[in-house]
Amino acid sequence: MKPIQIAKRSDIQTDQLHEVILNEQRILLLEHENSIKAFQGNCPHEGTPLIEGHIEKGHIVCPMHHWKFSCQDGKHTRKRACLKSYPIKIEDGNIFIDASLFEETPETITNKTKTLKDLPTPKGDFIVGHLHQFNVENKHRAIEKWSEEVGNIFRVHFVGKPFLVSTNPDFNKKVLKARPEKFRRLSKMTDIIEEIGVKGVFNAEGETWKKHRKLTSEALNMKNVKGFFPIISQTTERFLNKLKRLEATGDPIDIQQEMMRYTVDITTVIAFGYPMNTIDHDGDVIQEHLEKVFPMINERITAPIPLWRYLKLKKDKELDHAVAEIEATVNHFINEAKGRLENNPELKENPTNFLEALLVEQEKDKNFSDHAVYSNVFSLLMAGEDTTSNSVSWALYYLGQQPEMVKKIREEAFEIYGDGLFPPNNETLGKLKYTEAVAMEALRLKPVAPNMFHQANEDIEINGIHIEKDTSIIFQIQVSQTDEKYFAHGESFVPERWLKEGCPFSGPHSPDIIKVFGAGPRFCPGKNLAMHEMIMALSMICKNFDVALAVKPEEVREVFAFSMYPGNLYINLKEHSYQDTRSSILS
Ligand code: HEM
Ligand code: FES
Repeated sequence: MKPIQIAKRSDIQTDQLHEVILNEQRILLLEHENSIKAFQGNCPHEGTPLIEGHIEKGHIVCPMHHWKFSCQDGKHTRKRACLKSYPIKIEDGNIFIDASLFEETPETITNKTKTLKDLPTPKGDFIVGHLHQFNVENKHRAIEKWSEEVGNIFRVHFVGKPFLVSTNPDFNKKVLKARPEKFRRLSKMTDIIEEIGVKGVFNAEGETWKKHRKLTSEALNMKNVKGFFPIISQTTERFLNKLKRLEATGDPIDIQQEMMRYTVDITTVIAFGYPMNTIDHDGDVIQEHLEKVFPMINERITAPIPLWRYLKLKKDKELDHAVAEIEATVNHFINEAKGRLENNPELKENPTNFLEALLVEQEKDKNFSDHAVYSNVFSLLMAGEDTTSNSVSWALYYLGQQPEMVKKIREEAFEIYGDGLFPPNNETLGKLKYTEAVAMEALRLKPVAPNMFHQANEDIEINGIHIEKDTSIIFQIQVSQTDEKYFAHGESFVPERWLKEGCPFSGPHSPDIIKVFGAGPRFCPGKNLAMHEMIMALSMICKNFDVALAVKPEEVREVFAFSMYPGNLYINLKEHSYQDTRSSILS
């Protein structure tokens, strides 16, 4: 244990916050009633860094929302404080803090720069390194295990190829925010996606990415997402009818598959203006092709040798076939949309879907190829489908074990939109705070994109680690999102922690740690849409049905296939009588 000096006592004035930066971390010092305290953290409410708080009656008050840390009884207080408090000691007029309390070791705090080679490494095989432990379906949990063994920033190698691995939220945030200049997505990953014929917003870099990103973000901005409500509503109604039909069979429901149909139907309307209606059609639907893509990308990312380039196995041929089918479908819609724009030039002023917007852009910018149009539509379909459906499925995994939570969602639905079968408009969606809290809690515990793959564009130092150009980086976000240090009872599903009132915990709550949608300039542009879909689906399902797991909880497993889904999740639905809810609310 090594104390490090952080300030001179004379620098601190009574009842004023004094800021010191230590190893790029902000520490706030406060002298109050003759004792000095050191704090660190973000506002628990919005994750706003606490920089300009002031003191009011002995409490630190957040400038944004007047949050009174450590106050237990004021009107705006909650029981918990998000700030970590550090013991300090004062000697000879200098203030010292215990270095071991920081995530980094005392060595890094004292600014000794490390290189990749200096980082600890978990036990591995001399030749293959850590590859055999990096099981295709369990990559995120392998990282968790290594992290428990050697700490939150370390190195591994896969048959000689080194990777820097981090579960450290501060490090991860800095990498995410330093894109696109300092870091890019891992080139091996972007090449693998390009190899299947796609170069769109997710795997483009530099200027090309900027152009694609602008179009994608505009297509998915809040104003447009609100405009998508009729699409979401019609799809929700068809989905409800489908669930009723499935319920009537009495068979357990493969809810992850059904949710995928829901999100595909919504995303295809947004992407190219046509409802694929996979909800009502079985058989050779686009969803079956889409779902072949992610698992194969996942497999290929860490394959030591690109075997598929020399010898196509059955699974490689299936992938080629799936991609060809998706391409044919998307190209069909591209041709249709081109025809529409030609016949109705006024559409060019107000394109009605993402594809039309891309084609309008193409007319303005001759460098914007047909291939770029196709790639971006493909990327949107891929990015918008699995992620959202898996997140809702995970929420249902928890709800299927907690009937009282289903009841709470139903009661909230009743209160906010009465007899309706599902939320009738955007405003209503915004009021379903408990349902939103359930969605957030599922995203926290089961982030469907738990691993992110990056690469340094240039030599750079982060948190005392010198990262050389081209260093490959993997980080895992599930470890910190479930860590007791950031979330009280971090492993438990407690939606109430997201509500202003009713949180049972007095421990930490740090929303800023949540990176399920990424962060920085490449932050998921589909977040608003995803949240709308999640709240809509969860509210509709719980309003109309009782939900119960049809398998034991431990039989449901996390399967990482680029996105992480609940394997073997089956649920039973039982249609709920409205009369029951009404009388239970009235009683
Ligand atoms: C719960 C659902 C979703 C989750 C958890 C999720 C998560 C993510 C994550 C982690 C990234 C990488 C972010 C980064 O690198 O910082 C991402 C990127 C992206 N997402 Fe989402 N996503 C979801 C839904 C959607 C939807 C519905 C759409 C669109 C229909 C979408 C479109 C995209 C696109 C286009 C990118 C690439 C952005 C870029 O590289 O600039 N996502 N998403
Ligand atoms: S930003 Fe301080 S309480 Fe919300």
